[in-house]
Amino acid sequence: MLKTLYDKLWESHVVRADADGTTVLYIDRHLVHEVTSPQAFEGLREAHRGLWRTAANLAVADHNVPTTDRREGIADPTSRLQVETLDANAKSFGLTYFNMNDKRQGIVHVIGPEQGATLPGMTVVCGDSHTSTHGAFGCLAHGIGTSEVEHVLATQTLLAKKSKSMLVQVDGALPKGVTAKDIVLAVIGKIGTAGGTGYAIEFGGSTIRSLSMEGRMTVCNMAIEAGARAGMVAVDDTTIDYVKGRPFSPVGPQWEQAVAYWRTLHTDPGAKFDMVVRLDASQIRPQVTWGTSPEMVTAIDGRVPDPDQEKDAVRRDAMEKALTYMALTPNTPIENIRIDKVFIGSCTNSRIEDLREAAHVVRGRQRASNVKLAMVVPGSGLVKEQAEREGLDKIFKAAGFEWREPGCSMCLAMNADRLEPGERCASTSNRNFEGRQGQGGRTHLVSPAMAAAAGIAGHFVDVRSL
Ligand SMILES: CC(C)[C@H](C(=O)O)[C@@H](O)C(=O)O
Ligand code: SF4
Repeated sequence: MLKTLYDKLWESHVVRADADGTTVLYIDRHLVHEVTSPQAFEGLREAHRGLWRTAANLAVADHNVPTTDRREGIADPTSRLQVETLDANAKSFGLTYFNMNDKRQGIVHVIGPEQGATLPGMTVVCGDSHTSTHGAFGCLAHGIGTSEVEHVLATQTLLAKKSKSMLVQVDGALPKGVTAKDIVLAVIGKIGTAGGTGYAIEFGGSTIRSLSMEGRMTVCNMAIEAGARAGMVAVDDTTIDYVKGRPFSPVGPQWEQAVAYWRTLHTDPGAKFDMVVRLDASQIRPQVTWGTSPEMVTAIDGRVPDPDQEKDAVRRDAMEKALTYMALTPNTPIENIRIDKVFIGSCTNSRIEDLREAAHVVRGRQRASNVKLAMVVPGSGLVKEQAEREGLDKIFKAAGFEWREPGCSMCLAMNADRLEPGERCASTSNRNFEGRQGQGGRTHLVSPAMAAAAGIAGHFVDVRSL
């Protein structure tokens, strides 16, 4: 029988399946962060249970860590408690842990792949919705809740039901200045934030094949914003080249064996999906969200939509509400929207390629005077180090951009980095709902190049014209 990549990943991890489809799935890798793990460890302690397979876990503090000088520790008591609790749990349960001052620390979805802890063919889970990122490696990867975190810690398995399968096929050459972020925003603009509900999405087609691993991770990262639980990309040479030589990657004869298996991790030609969506890459332009959901998106040469033109009453109400919150007037050209802050970072866009793209735009230019703060937050200590080796930090600083320590930062404002009420931000993150980057803050999701360009111009600008 012809199989999709999703079928192959699923079937190879079934421990037991009941008639109603409820399945016990084996989990190969469990990533842990400070926000969703405390009650899980507490539950284990109360039940006097240990970890089923300690080496399958990798923990890191990312959401609550400061992005400024860490020598003083964490000032905010809530954040400090969260991180100290993970410090203590990692120690008492014996997990591999990158603490706040470890050079390998960073956003969980950046460090997993970077360390080779995420490998093709794995099931990867984490108490975090953006675990879909890891599907870029030909993995079955998705977020789980805190009670499931406890279940995985204790049993190395998860109760799950198989989703339907969707192929998002993107073909053609990407125009200059158009990136993986624009692809995924365009996909969400097309199918909506509920378009992927109930599906596991495989991204395929010549455009996806030509993306780097960084680009593929950006696309899979936002599969969850399209409503899908998981996103994935088939394994090819790009995947294998990326994982080779990473600290957790296999070596010697095991590497050869692994590669031979990984090469089978693609959808068989002719296998059927429950749904197929096609996009022509040559038609995608740099994207900017204008509303409070990632599907409220248009191209840089577009305008803020007019709710009066919307026939569907529910959609019209949502648009009106979003435009009020965003303080935007219908029909305003996107290029006329002025911004107060720039955030380049998050598990969507904080990898080396993202920083290179942003640095390329700001090189030799200056932050606009109306932009109060433009911050660059590398996804990990190792990304930061690499960027510094390439002199990217100097380019950013010379342009008036701040160069910070790694973490989630202003993606969700659990640390000190946030928008003040009414501030408007060009952000490379993945969520733009009300208050996401700080109470009353207004978020526009864009690619790293577009965020950098907005920081220079003071308003959104077509990066293709620079
Ligand atoms: C804190 C965590 C549970 C959350 C998630 O699951 O996605 C966060 O990472 C986010 O992006 O909102
Ligand atoms: S960077 Fe943002 S989206 Fe990613 S895990 Fe952190 S808070 Fe969630």
